[in-house]
Amino acid sequence: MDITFKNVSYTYQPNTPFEHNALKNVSFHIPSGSFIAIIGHTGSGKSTLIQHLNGLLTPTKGEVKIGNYTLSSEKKLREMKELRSKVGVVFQYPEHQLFEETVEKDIAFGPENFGVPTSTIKKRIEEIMPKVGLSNDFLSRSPFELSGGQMRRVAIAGVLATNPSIYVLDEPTAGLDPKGQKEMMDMFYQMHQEEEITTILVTHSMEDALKYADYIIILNQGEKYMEGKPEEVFLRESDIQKVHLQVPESIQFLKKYNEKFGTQLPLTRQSTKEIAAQISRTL
Ligand SMILES: Nc1ncnc2c1ncn2[C@@H]1O[C@H](COP(=O)(O)OP(=O)(O)OP(=O)(O)O)[C@@H](O)[C@H]1O
Repeated sequence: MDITFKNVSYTYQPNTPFEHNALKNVSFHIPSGSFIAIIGHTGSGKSTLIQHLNGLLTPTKGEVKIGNYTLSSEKKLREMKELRSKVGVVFQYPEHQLFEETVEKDIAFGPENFGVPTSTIKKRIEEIMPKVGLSNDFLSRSPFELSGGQMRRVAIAGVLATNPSIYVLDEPTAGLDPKGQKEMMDMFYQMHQEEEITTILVTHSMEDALKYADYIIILNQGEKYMEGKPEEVFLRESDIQKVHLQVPESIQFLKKYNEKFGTQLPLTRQSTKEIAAQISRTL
C-alpha cells in the first residue's frame, strides 16, 4: 500500500496554554514495498507522524492516504479497524504491553481481536515463531519469565500475527545489546525483502538508516527538513549537523580517508568488509 502525506499538520491540545504544533505542513510519498527511515532529533515529531499511520491520530490539517484509506479532520474513517489490521505498529518497548498467561495467548490476542479464525491464528503462529527466532517450546510459557530480548520477540510476533501489509517500527531495538540490535534489524529487513512489506523505521541510529533504508525523511521541529536516498542525504554533512544529527561513522571514515590519501572511495552504503576490500585495493 502506498502512503501519502499531503500538507499534514498536527496540533496537540489546541486552544489551550499547552497547544503545540508537532507537525507542520508535512508532505511526502512512500511507494509500496519500500523501506523508509524517519530520523530527527528528540521532539522533532517522529512519533506523532507514525501515529497517523494507523489512525491513532488524525491530521489537524491536511490528509494522510494509506492505500485506499484516507485520514483527515473532515471525515471520520469508518474502516479504522480494517486499517489497523493492515498497519502493524511496533511501539517503543513493546514488551511492556504483554499481559497474557502464555506466549501463545499473547501472540493470538491481536488477530483474535480482528476476528481471525482460531485455526488460521494457530497456523500463523507456527510460521511466525521461527521468523522471530523463538522455538515452539516458548508458546506454553509465561511471557514474564522470559528475558527482555525474548519478551520483545514475543511482542513483535503479536504484531506479525495480524498479518500487516505495512510495518511501522518505532525504535524497535532500543535497550537491546549490540548483538540483539543487529539480529532484530536483520530480522525485519529479511521479512521486508522476502514479503516486500512496506517498512517505516523510526530510528536514532544513522548506521541503521544507511544500512537498511532505501529512502530517508528527516524531521526537524515538526517540519520535513530533508528527504532522499541515504547516499544523497548523508553527503550533506553540514546540513545534517545543523539539526543536531551526525552522518554515519562509515561515511565519516570514508570521507576522512579520501581527504587524507587523495582517493575517491564512494561514500555509499557498504559493509565494513567491503570498505576494507576497497582500501586494500588502493594501497
Ligand atoms: N500529548 C502531548 N501534548 C502536548 N505536546 C506533546 C504531546 N505529545 C508530544 N508532544 C510534543 O510534540 C513534539 C513532538 O513529539 P514526538 O513525540 O512526536 O517527537 P519525537 O521526534 O518522536 O521525539 P523522541 O525522539 O523523543 O521520541 C514534542 O515537542 C513533544 O513535547
